[in-house]
Amino acid sequence: MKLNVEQRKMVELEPNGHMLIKGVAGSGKTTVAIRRVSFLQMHYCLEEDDHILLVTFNKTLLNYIHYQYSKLEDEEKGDIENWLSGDSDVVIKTIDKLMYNYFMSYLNRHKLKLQIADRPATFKTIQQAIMKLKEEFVEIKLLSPKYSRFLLDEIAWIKSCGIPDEETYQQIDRIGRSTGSRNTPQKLTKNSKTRKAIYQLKEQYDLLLEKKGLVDFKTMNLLALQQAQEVGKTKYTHILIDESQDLTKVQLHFLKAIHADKSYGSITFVADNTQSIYSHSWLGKGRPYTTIGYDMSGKARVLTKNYRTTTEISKAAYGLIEHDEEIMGGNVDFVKPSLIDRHGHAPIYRFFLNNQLQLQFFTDEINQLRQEYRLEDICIVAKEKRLIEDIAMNLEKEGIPTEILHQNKPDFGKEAVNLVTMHSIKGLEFKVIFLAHLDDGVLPNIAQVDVEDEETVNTEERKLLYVGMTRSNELLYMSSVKKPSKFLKEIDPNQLRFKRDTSLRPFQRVAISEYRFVEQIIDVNAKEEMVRQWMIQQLMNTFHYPLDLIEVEYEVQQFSKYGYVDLAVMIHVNGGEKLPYIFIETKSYGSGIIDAKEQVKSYMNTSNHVRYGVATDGVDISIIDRNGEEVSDIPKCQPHFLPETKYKSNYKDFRNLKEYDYLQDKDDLNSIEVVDQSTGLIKDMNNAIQVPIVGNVAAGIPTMAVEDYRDTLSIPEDWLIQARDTFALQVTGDSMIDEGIQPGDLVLVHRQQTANNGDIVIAVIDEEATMKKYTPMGSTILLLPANTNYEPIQMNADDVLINGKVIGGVLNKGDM
Ligand SMILES: Nc1ncnc2c1ncn2[C@@H]1O[C@H](COP(=O)(O)OP(=O)(O)OP(=O)(O)O)[C@@H](O)[C@H]1O
Repeated sequence: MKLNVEQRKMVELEPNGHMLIKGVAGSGKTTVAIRRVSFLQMHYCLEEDDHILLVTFNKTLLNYIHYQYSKLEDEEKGDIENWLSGDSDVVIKTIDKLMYNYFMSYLNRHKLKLQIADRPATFKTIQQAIMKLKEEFVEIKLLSPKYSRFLLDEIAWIKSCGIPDEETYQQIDRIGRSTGSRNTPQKLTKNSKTRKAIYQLKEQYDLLLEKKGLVDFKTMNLLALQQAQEVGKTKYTHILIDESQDLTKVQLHFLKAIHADKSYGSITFVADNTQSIYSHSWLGKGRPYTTIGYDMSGKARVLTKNYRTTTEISKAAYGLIEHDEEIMGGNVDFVKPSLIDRHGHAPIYRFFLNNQLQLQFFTDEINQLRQEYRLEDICIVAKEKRLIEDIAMNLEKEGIPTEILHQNKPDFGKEAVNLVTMHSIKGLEFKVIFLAHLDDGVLPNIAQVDVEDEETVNTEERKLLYVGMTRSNELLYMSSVKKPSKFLKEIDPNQLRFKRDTSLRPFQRVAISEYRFVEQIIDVNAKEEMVRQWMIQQLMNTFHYPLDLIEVEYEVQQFSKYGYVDLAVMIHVNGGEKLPYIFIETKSYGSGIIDAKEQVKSYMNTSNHVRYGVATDGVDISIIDRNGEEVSDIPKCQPHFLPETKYKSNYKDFRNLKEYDYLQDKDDLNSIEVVDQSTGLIKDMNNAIQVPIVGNVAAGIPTMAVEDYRDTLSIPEDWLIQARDTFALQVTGDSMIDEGIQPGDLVLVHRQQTANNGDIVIAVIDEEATMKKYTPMGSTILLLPANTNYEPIQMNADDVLINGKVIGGVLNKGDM
């Protein structure tokens, strides 16, 4: 893989304090960071104590980096191999692991024995703390065990931001807690008794934990920071922070504290705020770098090309971002993506009425995909762990091996379908991604709304879906069960497909005001009408059938009974007769298609013309051909399905013996299209000549100057010898029918007095013109008809006047 110019520049930039690499998903930020580690190691580790640190946010990503680079070609590996194996001055760690080590040193230094509290212990302790403070803050309703989750989260936030005292907490802008919506207990107004109560609760809770020999995770972070600030153990000359938008303020300060301040040292932030999915993150919320002590003016570099996903997937994913007010409102540093010209299948969206159907879909689809992809190229992603565990269990039952990518050493290379949560897939990529359970209630998760402001939850969860979508290299499936996530509505349905290898878009409700054929529909409010109207819209917009070719309640006769097909697509056969081509049976949404399939088959049997049958309930679809075989798509409308708007004749060029289709628009006979019959190529008509139609063959061509003829024939210039001397005559007799020249045809005649053997000529005998083949025989001339009913005419050469040579003819003009 060759880095692009921008990427290479970033890799090889002379280190100069701090810098920011920002870019869209898949633009190579992590790739650049890894290569930059090698560059810095080679050129800017000058002293014994120079070390480089590459920090990642989660462990899956860390292991993924190892896996990706184990796959590199030998010459690409270079020294990356060395530092990945831990055998150098480069340390590559997750932020948690790194801080945990400092926390342990802190405990040693202070001879303390503290353990990290698990979730049940934190809940129990917060409830005890609430009880202790309740009397002091009777009027604060928030101080109740039922808001434990909310309170714990607020305390965690206070610690994540490193807020040192109550006074600071009273003053601080609380992003994400501004509106106090639906289930949020109340607004956390500045300088309020509520904030006072919360802060005191935090102190009480920490005290109680300490008494139990415990600290929570965020206190562990604070102690690690303290250790880093107080004891200058190992310092890193260069620090590169991947996904830095997800780090808390305390984590960022910690990294600052372990950064060695050397003239050739550097700290590189790698970030994409559109992928900020943690509510306690600091920079991801749009806060400036100056809040952590870095001025980024002139220090930011941007990567805009998404190398990972196809244009089709990228476009659908950006649709989500465009609905994010926080990002679009300019509060968040957003990089506008540019698309690379790599195309593939549009994302597929499926809706399922129950979980079982979704599981069945995964099994069927993966079994199909197995023919093209290795199982390890496929990854199923869902918001929650329990959901991926359920899917994994089911796939195993169906004989498909799975690997849940846990934080602990996931095995990326195993011949198995990967499963991972949405948060953990950050930074990873797979050829095929299934985003499962994009359900209302799961994404966004309503339960979370009581700890966060609703808009904050929305924006975070929308980004989560964005992150998930941008993980796919080639194929992206999205599915929901029972009720779709509201975010799916933000994706333009034209960017999605109903299933693989089809142009059909997923079901969408059509507004009743846009219903078609209302005068023929008995009940516009009937449930099944929704599906029929969606199908009509699809036939018109996606498959390009004009409304004229669509019929509802198409009557068919089955023995003595009549049946009515919900939808029939008609086509004009050979431009003429209108016959049914596709029959469609629509059922009410989600009601199943078994009956509809049978029905459509039996209707198809009533007509020899129908080629395709479709049965759909908007959730499932079956498309069959005449033989009852399933096909993947509805055929698109073809030009020859439409009524004929042109007269079609044959043009025979007698000089070159070539034949052409000669098409005249019925409304404008001089609007001509000419197609070479041997090559199928359309002839350029830019230099067409208007040849006058001067009369009929019996009259011959006038010897006088010809002017102002009303009717003309458009003829390409290169078919003529000389435009000035060319005329068209209508054929009157049938003496040349064996040459394909019929009465009524038009022949093109070049005015000349001589002819060669075999030429078809207009010869004048006794002032009457006739069209024959010219054959000179000594002093006589034989004029040969091309019709066995007529005798050749033998004349003295002197008695025959050649009027002109037939150079071509517009033949079989039919009903002109
Ligand atoms: N110049 C390039 N040419 C071809 N492929 C590239 C190039 N740069 C990066 N890629 C590929 O694009 C994909 C995304 O790269 P990478 O994971 O580094 O992006 P990222 O910006 O860190 O993405 P994200 O923020 O979404 O995790 C990888 O498969 C990588 O190999």
